[in-house]
Amino acid sequence: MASWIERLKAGLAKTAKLLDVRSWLGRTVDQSFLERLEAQLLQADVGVKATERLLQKVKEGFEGKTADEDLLAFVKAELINLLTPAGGAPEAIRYAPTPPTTLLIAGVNGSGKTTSVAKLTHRIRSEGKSLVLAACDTFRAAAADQLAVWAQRTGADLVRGQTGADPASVAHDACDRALARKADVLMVDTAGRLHTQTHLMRELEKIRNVLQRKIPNAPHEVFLVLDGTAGQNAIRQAEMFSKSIGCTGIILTKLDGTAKGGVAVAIRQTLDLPVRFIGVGEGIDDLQPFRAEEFVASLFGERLAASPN
Ligand SMILES: Nc1nc2c(ncn2[C@@H]2O[C@H](COP(=O)(O)OP(=O)(O)OP(=O)(O)O)[C@@H](O)[C@H]2O)c(=O)[nH]1
Repeated sequence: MASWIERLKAGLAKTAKLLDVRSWLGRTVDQSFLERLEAQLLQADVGVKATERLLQKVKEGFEGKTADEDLLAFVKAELINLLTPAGGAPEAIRYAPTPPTTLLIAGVNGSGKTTSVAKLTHRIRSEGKSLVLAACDTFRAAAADQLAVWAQRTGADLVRGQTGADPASVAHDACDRALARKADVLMVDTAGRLHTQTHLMRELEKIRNVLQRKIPNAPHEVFLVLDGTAGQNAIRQAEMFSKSIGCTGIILTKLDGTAKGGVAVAIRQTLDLPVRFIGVGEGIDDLQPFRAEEFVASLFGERLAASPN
C-alpha cells in the first residue's frame, strides 16, 4: 500500500492541479498574475480572508518581479503560517491527565463521522489505550453495527442502545462503563444532524451535559467532522456546532477527489479552530493527524524531503 504521504498527495492532486503552481514560474507578477492567483485560490476554497491576505503579501514582496522559486517558497510559508494556530499545532488528541479522556464526535449526516470514529478506534487501540465506544446514533442501527465490528476487531468496549433510545441515556451508560472499567478513553459517536435542526442540536447539548456531569472536565475534546467537499458550507456548519457544543477541533474528511482542499485554510482563518485530522479515503489508515507542512507540500504536488514515510 502507498505511504500516507503518497496517499495525501494523490488525494490532494485535484486541488494541486487547480492551483497549478509550477505554471506561475517565469511570469511577471503584475495585475493579471495577481488576478489569476486570486481566482485559483478562491476556486480551491482557500476563502476570501486568507486569499486577500496572501495576495497583499505577494504584491508587497514580488510586484514587478519574475515569479520564481522564492515566490513559491514564500507562498508555501504563508500558507503554513495561516494553517498553524498561534500557540503552535496541538497534539492530534490531547489526552486528559485523569482518564477517561472523553471525545465527543459530531457532524452533519454523511460527513464521514462514523467512519472517522472507526478510524480513531483503530488508532487509539493501536496506541495500546483501552477504549469504551458509545454509539449514540440510535436512529441508524447500521452506524452502531459498523462500530460493533470495529470494537470487536480492536478489542474496544461498545455501549449501544435500542433503536430509537434516548442518545443521552446511552452516553450516561457509557460513562458508567468507562468509569467502572477505568478506561483510558471514552469516545462518543452521535447521529448526524443539520446545524439548523434545533431539537437535534439540543439533543447534542444534552449528551455533552451528561458527559460533563459524569466525568470531570469532560468532554475533553469535541471534534466536528466536516466533509471537505462541502467547501464554504462546511464553515457555516462549524460556526453553528461550535456555538452549541464548543468544538475543540475539526476532522476534515473526503479531501481525496476534491479540488477544494484549500478549505482547511479557510476553516482555520474563519473559525480559529485547528484541523486535527484529515481524511483522504475510506481505508482504516486514511485518517491521519493534520500537519500543515506536509499538507501544503501536497497542495503544491510535492512531498516533504523529511517525510517519515
Ligand atoms: N472518499 C472518502 N470517503 C469517505 C471519507 N470518510 C468517509 N467517507 C465515506 O463517506 C460515507 C459516509 O460516511 P459515514 O461515516 O457513514 O458518515 P456519517 O457522518 O456517520 O453519516 P450519518 O450516520 O448519516 O450521520 C461513507 O461511504 C464513507 O466511507 C474520506 O476521507 N474519503
